[in-house]
Amino acid sequence: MTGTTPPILQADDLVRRYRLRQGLFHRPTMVHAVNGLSLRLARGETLGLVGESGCGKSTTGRLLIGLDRPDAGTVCFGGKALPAMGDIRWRRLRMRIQMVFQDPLAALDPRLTIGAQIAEPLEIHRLGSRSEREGRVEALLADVGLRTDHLRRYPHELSGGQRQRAVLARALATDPDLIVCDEPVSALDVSIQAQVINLLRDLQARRHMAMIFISHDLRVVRLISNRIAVMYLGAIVEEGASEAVLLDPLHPYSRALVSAVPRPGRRRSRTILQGDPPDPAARPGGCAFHPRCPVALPLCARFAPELRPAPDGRRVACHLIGDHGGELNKEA
Ligand SMILES: Nc1ncnc2c1ncn2[C@@H]1O[C@H](COP(=O)(O)OP(=O)(O)OP(=O)(O)O)[C@@H](O)[C@H]1O
Repeated sequence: MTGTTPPILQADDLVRRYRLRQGLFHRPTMVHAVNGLSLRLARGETLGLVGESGCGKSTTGRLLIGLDRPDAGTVCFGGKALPAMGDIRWRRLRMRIQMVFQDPLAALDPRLTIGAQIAEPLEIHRLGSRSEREGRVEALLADVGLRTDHLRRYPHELSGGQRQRAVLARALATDPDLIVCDEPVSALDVSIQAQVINLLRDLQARRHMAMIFISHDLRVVRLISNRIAVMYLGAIVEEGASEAVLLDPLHPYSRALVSAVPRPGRRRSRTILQGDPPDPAARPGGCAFHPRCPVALPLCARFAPELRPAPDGRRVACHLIGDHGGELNKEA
């Protein structure tokens, strides 16, 4: 991201907690789904959001587009605070921000044809005349690699990959500036995943959209992201250019995640994380990762590290990574 261009999306110190009641006779507990998260996204940039299940990726996605409200912190889109959902200004903004979810079948209406569903956002926002809308729907269909005869089909008549292409066409109908994709290919066959990722990358570049790409799969995120943010228990622990984060991760958690990805022809020792998987309802004090960290120091249990500048323009939240390139003990 260039320093001078204002970000299309900016989030500062986002916090989202949920009250969770686990039984009639239990006190409700607080789930800290997002805990002090800040990020910037430039126009035309793709940021991959990765981390284990439950670390707050989807909650972050919903906060960033206004589908959920933070308990604290702010989200600005195009330099202006994101209005509350239901507000007339939010409805207008929805033209410029779209979200694509994991399950295309759930996202599509089983009673409407694919053509009617792609045309829907154009009708809601009254874009173009009837014939212009028809032309636009056909162009969108071609953009996502579907045929004209798909227009008259119903969602159940399409394969999983074709349905996700139809969802994408609908999301692109209003020419959004930002698209948030939450595990968009996780439900698809591996062979289809690569096709849909290539399509997304191509569309994103041609339309110069900004994109947040949420996934637990680093191999998929790598194919599409300019930058990667690694989340642990509701916060970003490392963020930087994709290649830097994936080839030389600095945070001990990123190192463990990256080491778990099998790489053909490359021998790399795998870091096995100790301790229990993270529980957002029982967040440890100090650095949230310290109970599982192979290089934790006594201070890590007492003080939470801030996300600070690190080598290669990265930001890392670890006491062992210094401001001026101090590095983690690689022997660990
Ligand atoms: N509406 C909700 N009510 C209560 N708890 C919630 C709600 N939404 C999310 N959570 C909790 O917040 C935490 C973060 O959830 P979130 O879905 O954002 O994580 P995630 O990283 O996207 O996980 P996954 O990859 O499994 O989807 C989890 O513990 C989840 O159970």
